[in-house]
Amino acid sequence: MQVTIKDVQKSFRRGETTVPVLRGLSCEFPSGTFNFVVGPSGSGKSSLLYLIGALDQPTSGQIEIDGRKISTWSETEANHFRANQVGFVFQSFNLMSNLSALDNVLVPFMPQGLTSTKRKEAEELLKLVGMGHRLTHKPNHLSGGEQQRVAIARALLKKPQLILADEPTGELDSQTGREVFNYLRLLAGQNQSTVIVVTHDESYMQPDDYVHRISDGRLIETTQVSESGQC
Ligand SMILES: Nc1ncnc2c1ncn2[C@@H]1O[C@H](COP(=O)(O)OP(=O)(O)OP(=O)(O)O)[C@@H](O)[C@H]1O
Repeated sequence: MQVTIKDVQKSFRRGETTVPVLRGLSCEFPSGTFNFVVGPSGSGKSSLLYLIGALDQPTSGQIEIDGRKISTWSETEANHFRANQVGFVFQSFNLMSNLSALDNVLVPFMPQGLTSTKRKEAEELLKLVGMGHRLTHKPNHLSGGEQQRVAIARALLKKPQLILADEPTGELDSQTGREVFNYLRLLAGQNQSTVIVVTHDESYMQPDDYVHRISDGRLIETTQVSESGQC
């Protein structure tokens, strides 16, 4: 899934004033690539992710998914996109405390009724992220890294063509963070998903990843990580 951002502006109202956050940002996320969005705090990274996920709308400019403008979608199309094509992985894992790890992964599929195939797939995904021995544990009996792995499995069960991750390792130590990224890459690779990660930590980057630097709501540069790990 290809994501194209064209001259996007986004402002928020704060009391009487309008605060510009994205100021004419243009950017390209090619299909099947692993992308990082980096930049100073407050530069608009999370706001950009919300717009790409059709969770919010730009003040002006266009966001295109596979060449189709989000702004022209009906509410039904936007809902379908969010529910079936995007996997959201955010810093707060948003797990339901009264449900087991397995049921948390299955939550997005509960409205349409669970099939035994889906249950099996959810189990397989949890095994793949090293959580096969924790299927029946509730979130408060899991570590932060384990909870994030459940959140990744939940996001990936629908085999999303697009994965949006906002500081997915923000609350994890570096070793656990590395494992979380390994699983994210493994699962994204299986579906050839386009991945867009907002992070402050550049140590998770690998050769061929794209790095988009934004500052003051604009794209400063896009680079590709070289074999030696340099941007
Ligand atoms: N819903 C909102 N209403 C008002 N202001 C908002 C809203 N969402 C974001 N902002 C403001 O927009 C600016 C950019 O926020 P954003 O979270 O996109 O930045 P960021 O680059 O992700 O920052 P950080 O790295 O600290 O998470 C901030 O000043 C924030 O307060």
